[in-house]
Amino acid sequence: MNTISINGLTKKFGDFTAVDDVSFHINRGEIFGLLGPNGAGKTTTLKAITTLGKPSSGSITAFGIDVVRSPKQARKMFGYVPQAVSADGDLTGYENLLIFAKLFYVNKNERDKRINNALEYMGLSDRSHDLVKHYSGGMMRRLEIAQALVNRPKVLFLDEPSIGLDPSSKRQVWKYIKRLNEEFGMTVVITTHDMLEADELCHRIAIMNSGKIAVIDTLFLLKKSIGGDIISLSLMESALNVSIPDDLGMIIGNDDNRLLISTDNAETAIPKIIRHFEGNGIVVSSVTVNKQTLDDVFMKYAKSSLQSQSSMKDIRSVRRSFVRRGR
Ligand SMILES: Nc1ncnc2c1ncn2[C@@H]1O[C@H](COP(=O)(O)OP(=O)(O)OP(=O)(O)O)[C@@H](O)[C@H]1O
Repeated sequence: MNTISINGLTKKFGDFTAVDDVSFHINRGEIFGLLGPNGAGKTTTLKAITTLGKPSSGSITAFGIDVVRSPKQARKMFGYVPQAVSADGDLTGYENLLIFAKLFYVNKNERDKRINNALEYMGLSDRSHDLVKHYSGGMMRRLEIAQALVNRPKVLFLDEPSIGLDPSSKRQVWKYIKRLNEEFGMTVVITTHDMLEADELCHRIAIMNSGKIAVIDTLFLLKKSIGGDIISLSLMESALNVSIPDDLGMIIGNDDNRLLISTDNAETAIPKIIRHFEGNGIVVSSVTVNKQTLDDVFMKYAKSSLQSQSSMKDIRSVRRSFVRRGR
């Protein structure tokens, strides 16, 4: 079932069209990723959906509510974690959440319970009365997610959830995001430049480019769309005249005793292919696999140098965090 439907969304800044007639939907209970190079229109799209930016045209509905016409009602269902650090370093974790609880008009009698639940859920209870400027980057990110949870949102939006974090803090943040989705069935929408993050978290992704959606699908089908996995086999005899059943894949090259097979899923195909050759008295001496990655998908659809953009953004984000934390 659709949680959010976006139809013909367009956002112009003066003469410039940042988001150009975009239509897609987000399913209930999925983790949906918006990917794309810098300036593709991801944040602008996210801001329009979360009522933080008014569309120039188009419609957005969430659980049947018109987001553009009834932003207050829509906001009650959403939690939003922005890209830049938003927590106040000179307040404690608890105090930061209290501000959010007040902003979201959480009933006075409910506030303490909701704040403590959110802090506990994000693994921050034991540091809740420490000043946030003493938190690590990963803790700060988890606090910001906790802030968004005070609202008990149906949909959680995260703009680049793990940017600037070290690999182990990233994995921790991912673990909490997955738990929210799996334990509460919370719908999660993220924007990211991190292909590993998208691969790890997302059920479906949309790749944006120049304000348009270049492609949208499940990770599995997107990887399949660019050609699937390639299995390379070395045989103990000539590979020139061998064949395999169609359901195991397609032979795309043979060279003396080396065979190249294209298949949807190498992990499940390899044992069957080996059994097939063994059954025909052909010995397989080695197997290597070249799996299609989300990077390959991104490069095909976004046609952009991901590496350089992502490192530039990391530098910007770390600099922002330092300024914000006053170190
Ligand atoms: N308030 C604004 N005024 C003018 N132009 C804007 C404004 N906000 C965004 N833009 C432009 O709209 C385009 C899309 O920006 P947006 O931030 O949505 O891209 P993005 O895909 O989120 O990029 P990034 O990955 O760098 O965050 C960019 O060219 C940006 O410069």
